[in-house]
Amino acid sequence: MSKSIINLQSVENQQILTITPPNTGLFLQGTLQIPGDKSISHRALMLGAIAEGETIIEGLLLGEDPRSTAECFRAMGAKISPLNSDKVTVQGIGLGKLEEPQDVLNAGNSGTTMRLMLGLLASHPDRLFCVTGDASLRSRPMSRVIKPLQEMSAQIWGRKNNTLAPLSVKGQTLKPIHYHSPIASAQVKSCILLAGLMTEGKTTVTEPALSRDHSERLLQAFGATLEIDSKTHSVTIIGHPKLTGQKVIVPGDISSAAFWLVAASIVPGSELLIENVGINPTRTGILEALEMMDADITLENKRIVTGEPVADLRVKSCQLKGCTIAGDILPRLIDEVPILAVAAIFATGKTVIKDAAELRVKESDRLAVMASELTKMGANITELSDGLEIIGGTPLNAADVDSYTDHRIAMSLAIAALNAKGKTIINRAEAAAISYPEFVGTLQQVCGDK
Ligand SMILES: O=C(O)C1=C[C@@H](OP(=O)(O)O)[C@@H](O)[C@H](O)C1
Ligand SMILES: C=C(OP(=O)(O)O)C(=O)O
Repeated sequence: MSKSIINLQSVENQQILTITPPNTGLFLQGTLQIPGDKSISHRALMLGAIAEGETIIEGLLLGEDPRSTAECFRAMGAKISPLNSDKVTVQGIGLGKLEEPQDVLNAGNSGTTMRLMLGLLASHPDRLFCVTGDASLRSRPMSRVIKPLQEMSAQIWGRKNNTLAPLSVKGQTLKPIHYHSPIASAQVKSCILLAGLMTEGKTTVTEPALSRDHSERLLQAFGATLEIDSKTHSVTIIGHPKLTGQKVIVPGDISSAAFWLVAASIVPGSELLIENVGINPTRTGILEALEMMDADITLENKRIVTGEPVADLRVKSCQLKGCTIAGDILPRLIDEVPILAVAAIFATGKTVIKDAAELRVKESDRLAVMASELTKMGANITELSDGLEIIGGTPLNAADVDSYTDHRIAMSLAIAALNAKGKTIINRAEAAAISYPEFVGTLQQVCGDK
């Protein structure tokens, strides 16, 4: 009887994922679907909640993070159908009509939920909101959104001198600003644009480089008027639009596809077809980086689905080569840095990832954690103050590693384990469900281990 390659074991509230590639070698093959885009899922739920009429969302990500968003907006009066099928309906309550919740709003592990929601809460006069999250989220910086909101006259209090959740927000009538953000962050940009919805006049955000533009696309689809200056990376929203419920079809998340793009590239003899992947240019840094590394990826069946470009991605294994990833590409592949580090281990030569200090304030310090866990597996990886340096070509050995409760770390380590000798143990693998509940099932499918 052949031994299984992938095993998932529950111990108390934690899951331990073990991966043991067979001595005879392993290859990945097949056609697969990936879950809905997390960023678009959050935004569709939020805009659906504050629009008038019904919003129908197809392909919604049924991960833990969008569940946190849905729970928060239900607590403020929106009627959202159960998140148990990928078609979800939202009965909007109308702009400015979020109700004061009876209890603390819990954003769970989701930075996007907390930061975007703050823009809406701060601009709802005469209500008090308390917002918290899990231990990871309570350690992530909130001043990046609190400061601009305070410039708009928002009243927000938080721990550590108004920088950390739990937060209290006393909703106010806000005044419009032009905010020059020091970081290229879609969460900062979107928070301010959402605050601008309820603010008389023009609210503008300028960012140093372009971050993902899903908010801009969906706000316009729901009826808001935006002025976009792509030369200066500035977006202006005009206050008090009429937002109307829409049908939103959410494409597959390229950040989830990234695990398979790298897995099939580095495991010899592999070929995968990943269907229905969102290829919004503000998200395709991963494709550009893998192209620089000589990956064999083709885009098939390109199309537009509710205002977002989509394609099927075919990827075949090949020898990758090292490269430098730095500058304006970073915001366009920010969540893919952990899996790119795995790709670099199997590339020839040196890969340098720079300008990625933001990784230190994600669900974990992703630079420190990837360096420590991949070092345990024998990788030649050095942590830089704002990135990673990886010398490829060192064979990996199995090790006992930890996700640090970070979904992207759990999944990146699982892909590294496919090319490691022996049995890799990934602790706290349940984190994957934040953005990719079906990850282990799909891993078994493409490895022929089901
Ligand atoms: O706006 C969004 O949906 C997101 C923006 C990014 O964060 P930053 O805005 O902090 O860069 C990204 O890391 C996160 O996974 C989702
Ligand atoms: C950083 C992430 O998400 P968030 O900021 O919403 O927690 C992520 O999904 O990698």
